[in-house]
Amino acid sequence: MSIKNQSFKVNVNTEIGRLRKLLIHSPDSGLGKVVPSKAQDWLFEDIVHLDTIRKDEYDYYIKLLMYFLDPDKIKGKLAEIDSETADRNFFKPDHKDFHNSLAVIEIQNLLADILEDASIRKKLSAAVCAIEGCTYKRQLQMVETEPKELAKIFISGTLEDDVMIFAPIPNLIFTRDVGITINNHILLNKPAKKARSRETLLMRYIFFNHPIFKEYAENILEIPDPAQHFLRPGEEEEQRTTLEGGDVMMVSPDHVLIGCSERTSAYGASEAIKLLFENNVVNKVTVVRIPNKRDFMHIDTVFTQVKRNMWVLLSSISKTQTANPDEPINFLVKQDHKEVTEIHQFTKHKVQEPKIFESIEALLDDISQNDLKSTEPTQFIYSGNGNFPYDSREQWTDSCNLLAIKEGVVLGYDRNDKTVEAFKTNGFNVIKVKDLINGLEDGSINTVTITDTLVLMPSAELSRARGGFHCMSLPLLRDDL
Ligand SMILES: NC(=O)NCCC[C@H](N)C(=O)O
Repeated sequence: MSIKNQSFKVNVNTEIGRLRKLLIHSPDSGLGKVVPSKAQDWLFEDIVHLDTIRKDEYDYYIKLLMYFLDPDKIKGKLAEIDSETADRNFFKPDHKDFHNSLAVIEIQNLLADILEDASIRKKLSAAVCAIEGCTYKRQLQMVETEPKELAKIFISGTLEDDVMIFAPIPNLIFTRDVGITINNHILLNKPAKKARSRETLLMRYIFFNHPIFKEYAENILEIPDPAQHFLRPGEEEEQRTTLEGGDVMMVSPDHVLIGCSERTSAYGASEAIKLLFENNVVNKVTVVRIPNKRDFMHIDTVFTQVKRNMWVLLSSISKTQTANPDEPINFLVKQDHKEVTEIHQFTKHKVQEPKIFESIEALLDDISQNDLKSTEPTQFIYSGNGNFPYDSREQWTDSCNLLAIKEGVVLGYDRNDKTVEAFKTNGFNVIKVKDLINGLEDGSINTVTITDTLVLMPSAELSRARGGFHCMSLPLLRDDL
């Protein structure tokens, strides 16, 4: 079964409203092809063990999403889904027993659906072959390939007989980065890294051609290169117009945050602001410039939202945490502006007078209190409980990159011990995903009543790919808060 003639609602207006639909991509065989010499070019920090990342890690994510977003597919069937005879078929996008959920939506299957149209197969084969430098003969073979198989080839770079014809796109598991839902619009990314450009191409075809997005064709926003782009000197990242989804956060119905980071340039942020204002998508955009380094990559690697009055963040991006002013070194070495956090808030009718926030906490507090009308004081949970060196160690393994499945129920990696302690100190329950799933199956835990919970997800392999569950989700529909 494929998702062909459906159309549905797309709307996300906060980071924490109950999640109803999202795009995901399960680890495909391309992840098992990352080699050490290419790992860094392909933006992985290490090679991963495919079987473990699937069976012992990502499958739990799918099961948990299913209980919350599409329970009929899983409740009462867990033993059967997990049985040896089922052979994980529920989790394999190309298998007839695949879950095929319309709430937990697999990108590979959307791609297979659009490839049934011969003209799309032709255009996309030509485009992929152009960016990957394939031969013309290979291009003609692709056009003749069966759609499900072709979707796998486009993603994994591998033919049916396990022969590689181009590089995989292992980062497609981080669906957040390819596009972002902002109210009822979808903003497509413009990736900074070459390793992610095929993802963008495939997603552009899906958003513009798949029937589920048919009613939103006018609401899909693409960032153009301004005319000056072609005249700017050099090819440095800063001079380019780039934007990746991990740098965009829909924090309240009228307010979007955009990070300026290793991946999103100031030009990218500026073009995105113009698009959002011109199309009346929101009236307020805040640009958060974070230090430009690999560890930080996107703003969602240094902070995410947990509840309307609670955020998890890395203390070193806070201006209030600057070095001791009595230190002689402060007079001897001046901080590069690229190394500090800067916050400018633009409103539609006053772009020329941005409001400045002195610290990330001041901005997040303003969102909690003024945008989201929290009646409780704003709470901050710091990575590694704010203590060196655990703060940076745990940020590196995505302690700040949490996905809220509903307000106050967040998914994070099980390896960030000090951050987990900080959640407990702030009154949160902490539960391993296996225990939560068993509780949801036997009815002792309920998705409606569960509150203030950090769900610990197994992470030994996933964390080597350099992203957490916020990165591994592209929400399409959330309830209003
Ligand atoms: N939003 C995110 O921070 N996504 C994580 C992306 C990780 C991926 N390996 C990358 O470097 O692009």
